[in-house]
Amino acid sequence: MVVAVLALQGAFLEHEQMLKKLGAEVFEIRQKKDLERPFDALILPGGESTVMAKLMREDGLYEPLLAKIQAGLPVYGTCAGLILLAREVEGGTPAFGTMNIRALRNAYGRQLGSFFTEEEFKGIGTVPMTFIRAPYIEKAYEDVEVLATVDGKIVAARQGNQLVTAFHPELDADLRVHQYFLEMAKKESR
Ligand SMILES: NC(=O)CC[C@H](N)C(=O)O
Repeated sequence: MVVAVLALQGAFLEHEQMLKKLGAEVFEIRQKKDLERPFDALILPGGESTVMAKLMREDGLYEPLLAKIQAGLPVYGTCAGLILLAREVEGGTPAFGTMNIRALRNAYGRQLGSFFTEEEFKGIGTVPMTFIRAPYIEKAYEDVEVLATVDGKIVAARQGNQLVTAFHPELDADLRVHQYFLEMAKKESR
């Protein structure tokens, strides 16, 4: 399994380390020519969604990545990555817009910008959840399966081959969410 990690900005290294621990082959997408290498799955990391969207457009990555996601490439977006995939973004502009969710940016306000909790993740069990100026999913529309909620807010969801979490499993030691993604990608890849 070859996993590409968008490495323009943000917490991409931590994802790479997790994926390698799980035995995946990993490489970084920084410029257009990196897309020449074939890959089975894509990670959109946490960071600043507005900056990532701008850099993707400037570097000619936006269109080809959108086409791949639309064609069914398994993709996992954490935090800013969730915002990049959302069809509607409150407090921001949709980027790929491929997932039928409404994301609320910086949803927890300034006071509670960052926090840690543990909650149930469907099919996995209780997982650690680190939130950093995180969004949550205000609305899940058609074909979206809710995988986790914290205090009634949706923080993880899946639609076909697209997985999103508002929290950062790459910042905790627990590998199970990444494992979940790799298994999902395995099933989706032909
Ligand atoms: N840790 C994160 O990825 C924060 C997301 C950031 N607040 C955004 O709007 O893009």
